[in-house]
Amino acid sequence: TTIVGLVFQDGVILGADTRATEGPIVADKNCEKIHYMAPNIYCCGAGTAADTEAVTDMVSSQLQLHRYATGRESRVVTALTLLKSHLFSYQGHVSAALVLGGVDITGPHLHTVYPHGSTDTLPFATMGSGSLAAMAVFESKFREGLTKEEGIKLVSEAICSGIFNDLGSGSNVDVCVITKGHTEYLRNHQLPNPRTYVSSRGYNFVKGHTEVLSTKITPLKSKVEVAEVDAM
Ligand SMILES: C#CCCCC(=O)N[C@@H](Cc1ccccc1)C(=O)N[C@@H](CC(C)C)B(O)O
Repeated sequence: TTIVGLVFQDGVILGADTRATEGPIVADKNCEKIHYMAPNIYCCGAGTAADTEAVTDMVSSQLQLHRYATGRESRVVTALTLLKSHLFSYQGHVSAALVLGGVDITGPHLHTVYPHGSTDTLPFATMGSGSLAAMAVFESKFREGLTKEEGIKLVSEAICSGIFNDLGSGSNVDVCVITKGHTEYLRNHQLPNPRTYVSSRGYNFVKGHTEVLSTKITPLKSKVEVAEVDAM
């Protein structure tokens, strides 16, 4: 997995590849790794698929109940605290490595959460087996105050770095743009690895595709000629 996040001038942008593996096997070529937590909060997950799915679903439900109780928008720090305390209590046995991002009344927030429950607050972050490939892109190209278009482009480039350089990552690019009052989930924002098909009639090269260097045509033997040869 390659999952990333960055803070840009209007909020937070998250990104993820779409490959799920089982050892050397690609178990899912187009899975979703950016999870809904709240209308203004999303979370990317790397590690054991079942664990990332279960822990984000659980905290998403807890945030919904908390919104009913308070009548207020969820805060990113609330999601962060619920996630880290759960993971810490399981001493790293829940293999969920997360990039949590969102915008609330206190502004934009981006965090990483590790399986053991430690967390970091950062302007840009990467996690998963492709995180080093992605971080190379951020360390060389990130700057504060990126526009939405620049941010989406940089997130896509970082995810593509993982897709093309890490075998644990592949297929497509999912992106999620979170701003104050508006969230855009761009499922399959980029499809850089389309499946190509050989037509059912086999290869069909266009005329002239292969240069003819020389031609040798030997005429068919006439019946008389064949009779003479047989008589020899
Ligand atoms: C679908 C399906 C089966 C998924 C199995 C499954 O969790 N694969 C894991 C790798 C792994 C981990 C622990 C045990 C075995 C295999 C995986 O692909 N993780 C990616 C993220 C998740 C959310 C898709 B990524 O971190 O590479």
